[in-house]
Amino acid sequence: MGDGSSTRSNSSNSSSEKPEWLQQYNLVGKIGEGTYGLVFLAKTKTPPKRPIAIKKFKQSKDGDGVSPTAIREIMLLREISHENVVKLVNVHINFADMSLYLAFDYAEYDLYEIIRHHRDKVGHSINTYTVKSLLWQLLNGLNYLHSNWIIHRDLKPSNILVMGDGEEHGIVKIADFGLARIYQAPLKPLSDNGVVVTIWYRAPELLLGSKHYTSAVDMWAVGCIFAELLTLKPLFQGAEAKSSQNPFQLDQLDKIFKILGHPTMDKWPTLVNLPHWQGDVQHIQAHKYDSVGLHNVVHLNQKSHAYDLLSKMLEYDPLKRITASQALEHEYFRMDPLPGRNAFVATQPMEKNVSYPTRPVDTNTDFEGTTSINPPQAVASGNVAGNMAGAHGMGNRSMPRPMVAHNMQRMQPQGMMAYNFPAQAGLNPSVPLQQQRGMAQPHQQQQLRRKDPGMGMSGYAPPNKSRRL
Ligand SMILES: Nc1ncnc2c1ncn2[C@@H]1O[C@H](COP(=O)(O)OP(=O)(O)OP(=O)(O)O)[C@@H](O)[C@H]1O
Repeated sequence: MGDGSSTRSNSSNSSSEKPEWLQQYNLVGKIGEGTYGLVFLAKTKTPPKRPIAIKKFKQSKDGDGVSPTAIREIMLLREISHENVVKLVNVHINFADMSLYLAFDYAEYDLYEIIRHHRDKVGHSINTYTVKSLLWQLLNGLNYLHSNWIIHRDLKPSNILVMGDGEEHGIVKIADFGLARIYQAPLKPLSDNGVVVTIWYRAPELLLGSKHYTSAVDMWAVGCIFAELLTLKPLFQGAEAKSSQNPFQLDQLDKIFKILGHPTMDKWPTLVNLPHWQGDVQHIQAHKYDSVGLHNVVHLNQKSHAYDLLSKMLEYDPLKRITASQALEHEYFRMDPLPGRNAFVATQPMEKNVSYPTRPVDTNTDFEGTTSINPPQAVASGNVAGNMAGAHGMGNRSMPRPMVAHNMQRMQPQGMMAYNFPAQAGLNPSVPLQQQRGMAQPHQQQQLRRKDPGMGMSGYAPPNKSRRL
């Protein structure tokens, strides 16, 4: 670990053998399952034994595996370096079965769990300082990605990680950036693992059939996440249509229009060019929606800075939607409480600090996802069962996420104290965040653009085959 180099397995390796590259880790267990594979917690064997999240991508059913283009792009992702973007520390491609392992710095929390904890356990909203700090850092990381011509395309609460105890406590890390393009997500899950791809954070232009991704799709998702941080409920909770290859997500659009009102040519002149706007006259064009009003749903005063920022993120016309860089300059972030580097530690005496539960670890699953690596162990605390019950109730993160409660264990907090993260160009806690921006290094942007023009936004449309919108 540490050299960040990718490794190639011997072609003689069978898919069931543990690749040599993985032998530098002690596997702790499975921490999650997404659309494209499993996520494991491991620790480096050599001191300082730091935690690593290893994401194993499943082989697709049609066997198209990892293409050379995907591999090239993953290599580029290794060059991404920003405090608010999770660090990809290693890549392993097992050429025997074209399975892919990506090793990332481990983050103890994510927004999905933080929101769920407040909703189900804490019983009160997330304090303003924490919401503002989480949002500011999310925008800061996104601004960096966008200035490096990377569009995330699958932003949602479970992809927004927050660091646990240690030097980076309370720092937001955007995860899964760039992977959406490689795997055509959120359009084409690679296997039937029972996990549903969420459409709740999907921008209206995509729902209406736009083939072009711009960074504005990420800003729509940030707006949805901001609203969810405020209310603890997903803002537009549509039911996904799955019947055909390219389903028209009418229910999701319906949920959006009911809150924001019917989009008009006035507000969004290029609307008429979108395929589903043209194609579905009956439901989309002709139906007239009376807007409930966003302010009523998120319980914000229409004159507040928070409302102003949120409504600019949820602007229908992608060309008018606020950018990450503009959002960082918004008045909302200049008003007390100012955002901070540690989103969990409130500076105001009135704001309560909340302890969030650490990630449950399924110690009964190995890298293959099936074999027992440890004898099943008793649940350490009642919290775990409670936590898992909540997980089942909610389904997979954004939707169903099955895990077996009796095999789940929690990392001990003292274990987490031992983490020794490498120094990064970080924020100075004593300097207001607004003065610490500009971490997107121009020379690095140039490098990325030079190396792969495909990273440019214009070339950032997903491949055309087998897309599901
Ligand atoms: N670097 C990391 N550190 C800690 N946990 C992580 C890390 N990366 C991902 N996770 C967690 O692993 C779980 C599964 O992640 P994954 O990205 O595979 O799925 P997802 O985002 O929930 O869904 P989808 O696959 O549809 O995007 C999530 O709980 C996520 O927060």
